Amino acid sequence: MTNILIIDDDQMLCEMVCRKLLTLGHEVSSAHTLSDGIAAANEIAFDLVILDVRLPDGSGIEALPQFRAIKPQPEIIIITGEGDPDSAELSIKTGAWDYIEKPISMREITLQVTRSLEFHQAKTTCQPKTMLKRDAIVGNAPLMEACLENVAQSACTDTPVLITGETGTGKELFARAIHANSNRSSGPFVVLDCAALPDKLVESLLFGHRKGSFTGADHARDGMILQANKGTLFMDEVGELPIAIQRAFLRVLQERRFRPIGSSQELKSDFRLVAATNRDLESMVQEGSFRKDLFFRLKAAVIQLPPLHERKTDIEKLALHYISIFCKRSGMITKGVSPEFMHSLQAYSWPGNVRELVNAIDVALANAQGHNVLIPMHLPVNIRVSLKRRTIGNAVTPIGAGGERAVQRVDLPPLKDALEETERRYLHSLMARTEANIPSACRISGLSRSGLYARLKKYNINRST
Ligand SMILES: Nc1ncnc2c1ncn2[C@@H]1O[C@H](COP(=O)(O)OP(=O)(O)OP(=O)(O)O)[C@@H](O)[C@H]1O
Repeated sequence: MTNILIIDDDQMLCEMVCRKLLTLGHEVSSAHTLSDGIAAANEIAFDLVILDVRLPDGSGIEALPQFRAIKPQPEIIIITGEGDPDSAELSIKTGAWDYIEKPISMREITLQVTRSLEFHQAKTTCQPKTMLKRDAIVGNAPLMEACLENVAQSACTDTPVLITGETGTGKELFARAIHANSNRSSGPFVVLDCAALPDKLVESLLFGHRKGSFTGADHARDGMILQANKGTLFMDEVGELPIAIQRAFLRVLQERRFRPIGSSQELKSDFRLVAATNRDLESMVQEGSFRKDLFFRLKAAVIQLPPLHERKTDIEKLALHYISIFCKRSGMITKGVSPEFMHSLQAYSWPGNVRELVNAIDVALANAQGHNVLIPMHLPVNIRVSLKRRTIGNAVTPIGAGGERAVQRVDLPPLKDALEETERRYLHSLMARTEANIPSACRISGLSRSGLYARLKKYNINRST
C-alpha cells in the first residue's frame, strides 16, 4: 500500500484526484494549505506528495526543500495553474519528479503517479549500504543535495550516468564519488579526456592495439576500456568524442566486448561508464555531430550540476574549506576572513564556478602574506575589477539637461548571446596574453585543459592567433 498526500486549495480537484487514486489502491490524504501539508508530511511517511504551487499561505515551489528534507523522503509532483519554464526547471533541479500544468488530465496524473511510485520503490529498495562517502564534496544547498541523492542512487546501479554542468562545477569530483560509493570502488577509475584525444590515436587509446598493427605500434597496448575492467570509465567532455568512434563505442557499451586494433580476437571488459559534458548534447544530436542512439543510452541517468551562482549559500563553506586546506598544506595558521572579503565572494558571478573559487582562494592566500585576515584587496585582480565595474555601472547614470538622472535605454541582446560574446573576447585576450601557452592560459582562467580546448573549438579560435 502506498501513501499519497495531495496539497491543493482547490477542494474539488483534491476530491477528484483522491477518488481516482483510491480506485488504483493507494491510500490518499489531502491538505488545503501549505502549513497543514508540511505538518501532515512530517507526521506520516508519504511515498508521494502532489503539491500545488500557489497556496493560500505560501508557494509550493519555495517549500520544496522542506519536503525534500523529510526522512524518508517522498517523491514530489508539482501541479500548477500558471506554469512557466523557469519554475519548471527549478522544480526539477530541486528534485521534483515532474511539473504538471492544470487543467490536469486524469490520464497524465495517473501515469506520473504510477511512474514516480515505481521509481520510489526502486529507490527505497536500493538504499546505499552505508552513508554516502562525500568527503571531498563541499556544500549542502538544496540543488546540491538533490545531486548528491542522484549520486547515491547511481552508485548502487550499473547503468551509464551522464553528468552535465558548466566548467568547474565538479563533474569529475562527482564521477569519482559515484565510483567511490559503488561496489566497483576497489577497481580502477580510468579517466579518458575526450577533448584531448589526438585524432589518429583515439581508437588505439580506447580499444588498445597489438604489436605491429600500425606504424609506430612497437608494443602491444591495452586500451582504456580494458584498463577500466571491474571499475569505472570516466569519459570527460564526451561531446568531443569523434563521431566516427561513437558507433563502435556504443557497441562496446551494449555488449561489453571489443576488438583491439590488429587483433582477430574479441576481448571482454566489465566496466561502468560515467560520462560528463558541458556541451548541449541534444543540440549536437540535432546538428548531427553526436549520435542520437549514444545520447539516449547516456541520458538514462543524468546528474545536472548547478553553476556556483545558483547555490550561493555554498560559497562561504567552500571558501572556508579551501582556506583551511591550503593553509594546512603550507604549514601556516588558518587565516581568517573579513566580512568584506566574504561579501565580495558572494557578489561575484563565478563564471569558472568552483574551480575559479578555489583558484581565487589560492591567489588570495599568496597575496596575504604577513596578514592574518583576508580582505577583498587580496582577491585576484580580474575579480576585483569585475566587482568594481558592476558597482560603478549601477551608481553612475547619465545626468539630463535638467539635472535629473536619466535612465539609459540600450537595446540589450539576449543574455546567452551577451555571455557568449564576453567569453569569446575573453578567450582572444587570454590567448594573446599567454601567447597561446595552454598551461598558463589554464592557470589564469581557472579552466581545465579540456575545458579550454572545448571553448577554443566552440569559438573557432586558433591557438596560433
Ligand atoms: N562541491 C565541491 N566541493 C569541493 N570542491 C569542489 C566542488 N566542486 C568542484 N570542486 C573543486 O573544483 C575544481 C574543479 O572540479 P572538477 O574538475 O570536478 O570540475 P569539472 O566540472 O569536471 O570541470 P571541467 O568541465 O572544466 O572539466 C576541483 O579542484 C574540485 O575539487
